[in-house]
Amino acid sequence: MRLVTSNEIKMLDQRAIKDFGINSLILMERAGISTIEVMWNEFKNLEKYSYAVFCGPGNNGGDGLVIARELLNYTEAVKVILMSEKLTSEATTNLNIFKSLGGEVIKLSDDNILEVVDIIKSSDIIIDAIFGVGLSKNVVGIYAEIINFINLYSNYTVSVDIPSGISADTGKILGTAIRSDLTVTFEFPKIGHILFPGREFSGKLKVVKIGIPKVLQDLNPCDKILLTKDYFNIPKRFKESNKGTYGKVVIIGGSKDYIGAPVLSSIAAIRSGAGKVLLFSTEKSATVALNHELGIIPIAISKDYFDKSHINLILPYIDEKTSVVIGPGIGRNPSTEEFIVELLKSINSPAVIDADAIYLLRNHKNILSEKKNIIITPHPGELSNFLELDIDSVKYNYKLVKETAEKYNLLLVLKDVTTIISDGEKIFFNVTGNTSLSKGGSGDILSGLIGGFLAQSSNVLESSLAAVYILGIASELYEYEGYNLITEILNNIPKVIAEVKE
Ligand SMILES: NC(=O)C1=CN([C@@H]2O[C@H](COP(=O)(O)OP(=O)(O)OC[C@H]3O[C@@H](n4cnc5c(N)ncnc54)[C@H](O)[C@@H]3O)[C@@H](O)[C@H]2O)[C@@H](O)CC1
Ligand SMILES: Nc1ncnc2c1ncn2[C@@H]1O[C@H](COP(=O)(O)OP(=O)(O)O)[C@@H](O)[C@H]1O
Ligand SMILES: [K+]
Repeated sequence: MRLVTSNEIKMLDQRAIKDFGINSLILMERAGISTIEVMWNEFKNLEKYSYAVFCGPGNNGGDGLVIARELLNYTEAVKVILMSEKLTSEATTNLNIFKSLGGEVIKLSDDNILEVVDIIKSSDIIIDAIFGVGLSKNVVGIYAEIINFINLYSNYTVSVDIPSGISADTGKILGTAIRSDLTVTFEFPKIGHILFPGREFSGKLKVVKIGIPKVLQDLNPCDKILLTKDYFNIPKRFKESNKGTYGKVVIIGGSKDYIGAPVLSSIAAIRSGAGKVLLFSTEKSATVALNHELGIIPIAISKDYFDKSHINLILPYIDEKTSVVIGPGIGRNPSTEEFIVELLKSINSPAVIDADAIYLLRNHKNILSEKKNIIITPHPGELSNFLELDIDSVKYNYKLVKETAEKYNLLLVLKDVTTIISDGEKIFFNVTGNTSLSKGGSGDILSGLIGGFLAQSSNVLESSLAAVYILGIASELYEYEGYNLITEILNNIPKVIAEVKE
């Protein structure tokens, strides 16, 4: 599903109005009525509850007034709290209708704020129509006070379009923001619903159509996408086939201190359906690998770290079709930097660069740029180090992910709770997964899974999308969130693949 920024949705709204004469009152009507429909589906008997509808100065407030008017058809227990003297003309029209129906309007001021707090406490449902995608600066003053009181005392909060105070473009809190139970957004989810903290503040998210013509949507270039299984294919299985049909993965990792990481990657590669998995690692890792899965072919180095002398050992096993995963547990020994640089220069195969291999390549970005089919899979700390930027300017920075992918000719996977993936053209946002992945080893599984799909398809984008999405669902299948062994997530992968293939 497409994701939009505030400018993109405003442009679509404006063109619907200007190019097709769809009056903005019509859009507002649909926004309000669709919100009521979602509420009806959630709560059923809307007549049973009392409501306080907080309306801000823009068209988000106008949506709130449509909602308030429609609620009068269920109950008289509806109060509108007007937060601004100034309203848009569409909001004024709807305010007048509400008033003419006998609706109760309270104008918020410094003098009646305590009365309004009592209304918040005594209402069953608060409708947050304070700010939508038009929020342009930090929320301060009486707006901030009311938002904080709603967060303190509301029994249940429904946000119209986006929780007020959340930036639609970044998901960040502008001063303060509403913590919603339910958010009803129009036409497309906004970036702010998908990135934290906005993702959490939105509560349950529902997307409804309000009639933006499809021709307009198609005209608009769409580069931001919420990842679903529609965006990738799992490599096929053929009746008449053998291990050669499903490709070869070469995993290079492990060092004195990290034994398990490359083993997890290797097992994940086998779980992805790959035909053959070779593991180049230390002797300890090789032994551990065989203790866990006899199908892995380990080739051990006799040292604690990789160095240049190992290149000739590995090269004969790699051709242009081999999928190479470099980095899980490889460590930061200076000799390893030279090894990775030389190895990359000598091969033409698709490669996944993970963990400390990303660190060691930070001064060799030109090598990555010159190669085709390179995937790097940093978490925010690793990307911050790679780009020499502080972590706050890297985290959830989807523009930076796209720019970096384009600049260095990479497929970049920025791992986080919302993972961001870009090939330099499109930006995918993944929201599968939970805290069962917040433990050592999940990143290693991811790189092995990507490598495994890559061996079967050589499509860097689809392999990465599939792996990120599937690993997330595999964590969600675990019954006791967070108390899993990391190997239990590995064991869930086949079930998820089967479900995704359906
Ligand atoms: N015709 C349209 O464009 C449609 C708009 N719709 C609704 O309208 C919303 C967008 O409406 P608007 O563009 O009017 O914007 P908003 O209603 O989101 O808010 C903008 C208003 O808030 C003020 N403002 C912004 N930041 C502020 C701050 N920190 N403190 C105090 N005041 C602040 C602005 O000056 C402006 O008056 C959408 O989110 C959606 O809910 C829907 O009705 C669908 C159609
Ligand atoms: N709370 C969470 N929700 C969703 N995904 C998560 C969560 N915590 C971690 N992950 C995922 O787990 C993986 C962790 O990778 P990484 O930090 O490299 O782990 P490791 O150090 O174990 O290799 C990433 O794919 C990340 O997106
Ligand atoms: K809102």
